[in-house]
This record gives sequence, C-alpha cells and structure tokens, in this order.
Amino acid sequence: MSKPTVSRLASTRIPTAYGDFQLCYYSNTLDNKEHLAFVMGNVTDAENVMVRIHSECFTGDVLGSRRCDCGEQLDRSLQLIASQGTGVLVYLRQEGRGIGLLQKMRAYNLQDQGYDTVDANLLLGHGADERDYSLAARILDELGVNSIRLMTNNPLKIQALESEGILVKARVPLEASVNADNQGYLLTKVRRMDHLLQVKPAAIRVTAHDCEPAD
Ligand SMILES: Nc1nc2c(ncn2[C@@H]2O[C@H](COP(=O)(O)OP(=O)(O)OP(=O)(O)O)[C@@H](O)[C@H]2O)c(=O)[nH]1
Ligand SMILES: [Zn+2]
Repeated sequence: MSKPTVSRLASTRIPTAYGDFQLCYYSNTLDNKEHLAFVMGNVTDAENVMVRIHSECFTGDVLGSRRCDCGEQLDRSLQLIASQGTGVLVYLRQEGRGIGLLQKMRAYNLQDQGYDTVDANLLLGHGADERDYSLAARILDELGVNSIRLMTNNPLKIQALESEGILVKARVPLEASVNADNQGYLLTKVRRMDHLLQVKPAAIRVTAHDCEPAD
C-alpha cells in the first residue's frame, strides 16, 4: 500500500497567551479529517525541534475534563514550545485513541462500572489503541523538520514515529498532576500501555523534566 500524503491547504496566524503561532490545515489521502499543525517560529531544516503529537480529546482539551491528562498536556506543551521560541504541536483528529467521541463516552460509562480504559475499549469491540501516526510524520516532513524532541510519556508513539522515518533525538516527559478522577486512568497507562509515568497522588501540577534520550 502506498504511503499516505498530506497537503497544506491554509495557514494563518493565531495569537495565544504564549505568543503567535501559525495554524496549518492539512488535507490527506488516508481519511477525511482535519489534521492540524500549530507552529511557532521557523522549523524548516531545524534540528531537535520541540514537538507534541497530540491526539484530539474533546472532553479534556475543550471541556477541561479531569478524567484524563490531555488538557494539561496540551497547555504545557504549548508553554514548552513557547519557552524554546520554536516548535510544533500536531493536532491529530484521533479522538478516544481512534475510536471516536461516541465510543469513548460509552467507554467512560463502562469505566464507571469498574472496567479500566483498556478493557472498556475491548468490550466495545475496539482495540486498546487504534491510532495511526503516519499522517503526523508526513506533516512533520511537510514542515521540513529534520529531527525532533518529542514531548510524550508513550514509548509506542516514539517507535511509531521512528518507523515512519522521523528522527526522535530525545523524549521530553510530560507528566500531568494526579487527582481522584484520573488516577485509575493514569495507572492503567503505566500498567497496561507501558507509559513512562510516575503516578503518585500529588497536588495539581504538571512537571516537565529535562530531556531524556529517546531509547
Ligand atoms: N478510548 C479511550 N480513549 C481515551 C480515554 N481517555 C482518553 N482517551 C483518549 O486518549 C487520547 C490520548 O492518549 P493518551 O493515552 O492519554 O496519551 P498518549 O497520546 O498515548 O501519550 P502522551 O504523548 O504521553 O500524551 C486522546 O485521543 C483521548 O481522547 C478513555 O478512557 N478511553
Ligand atoms: Zn483526554
């Protein structure tokens, strides 16, 4: 099967609390979703670019749900990009780890009955994680990024990008604070999805440690 391709259809300046970004809108040959890149500074031909590959989470990103850490990670990654003066946040429309909002809401109801995030997905007939990172890789290629520092706790995301030809020079941990509503979700990420998180009950805060080698 041939590799999917992306085309940038528009980009526009978006001023934020962290400074000015360019929002780039892509069409692609894999699905009919609106994948986006939020870019600060000049990243063309740049090395070690700070990159966040963020999967859409309407409940966390927009509504501020405390069931997950997405909203905090989104905010923190923009802050970190701004602190470097350059960087990219790729916003992939893979809601609910690829199962969509409706199914994620059903999964939440199963979680309220005691199932964890993985088993809830499986009970609904889905894989534990149905995401694909090929479009993220093609977007980084289109932006001309040479190598990246990836803000993530998910080693599978690093592997997936590397298998798509992206040079991941370092991992920047992006740990969110733990609360009563997200503790089970975070523990499941550690126990069943190999995420590199230190989950211990703590006050509300997000920490980003120094860069670590990607492998
Ligand atoms: N199916 C399902 N998806 C969820 C659930 N909670 C959050 N998500 C989705 O999970 C995605 C974020 O993935 P995470 O596993 O939190 O983190 P990650 O992107 O793999 O790793 P990081 O780079 O460290 O953030 C978003 O698309 C969310 O909508 C859940 O309980 N069930
Ligand atoms: Zn979320």
